[in-house]
Amino acid sequence: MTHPMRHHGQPPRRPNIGITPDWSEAAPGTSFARYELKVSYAEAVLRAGGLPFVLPYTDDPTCVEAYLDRVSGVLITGGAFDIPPEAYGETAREGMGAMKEGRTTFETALMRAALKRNMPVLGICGGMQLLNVVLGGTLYQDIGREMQEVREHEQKHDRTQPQHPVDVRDNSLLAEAVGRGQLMVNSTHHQAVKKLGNQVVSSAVSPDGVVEAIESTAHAFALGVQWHPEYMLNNLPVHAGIYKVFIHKARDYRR
Ligand SMILES: N[C@@H](CCC(=O)NCCCC(=O)O)C(=O)O
Repeated sequence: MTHPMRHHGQPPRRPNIGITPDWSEAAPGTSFARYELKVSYAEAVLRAGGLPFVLPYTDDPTCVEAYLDRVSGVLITGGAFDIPPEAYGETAREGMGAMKEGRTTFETALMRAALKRNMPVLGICGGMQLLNVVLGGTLYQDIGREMQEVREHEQKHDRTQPQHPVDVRDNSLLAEAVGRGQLMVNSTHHQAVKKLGNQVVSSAVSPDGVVEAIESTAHAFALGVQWHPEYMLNNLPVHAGIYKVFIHKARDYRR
């Protein structure tokens, strides 16, 4: 249920937010591939004051631009897949997972075009990893094999509950959104940021050294978080701040 905005007089304008869906191939015996979007993403945008629009994939650059002419922010969602390592100059090593190359191709084009417009971009989980790659960074293809003494980052318990703390960097966009200090987050990933992209800074790190949030210093709002704040809005409402700042920046983008 979308909570009505509490306001006096005219409610704040809801900026249009483009959201990338996941994609699933046709189930055996059927002919129909599917787009899928977890309700949590759309609900988080609505509760933060935005207007969510799902963006079907396209390989036509004019359609990507037409999408961006109609939104004021882009939410790149996560999913159970990995970015092709060739996108960051590597070849697949043991531990690399399944890929969804059509999705990554579309999300890469959309993100690049949005960043070129300095439009607000929020990347969630795999979307954060894509933001780092698009900005010239790399990934650990499997943190269990490639990082020392890394903890469990694919939690087995309910994803609406946290898994581990992160330390939020002072004077960061993330600190503006959720406050300074330590934050408990959920965790559903086996990859992580390795080399930060160009003009990208880490804005949160877990105790075992995994980069848990990044932001671009070259854009008005380009933030990525490795966790899923939208899953925890009811249990840990502090996470709503991430979507609220995103929507605020999107509202400012198209004044
Ligand atoms: N390549 C990434 C994918 C991380 C991610 O987006 N996980 C989400 C899991 C499914 C979901 O809840 O949407 C990795 O590091 O695993």
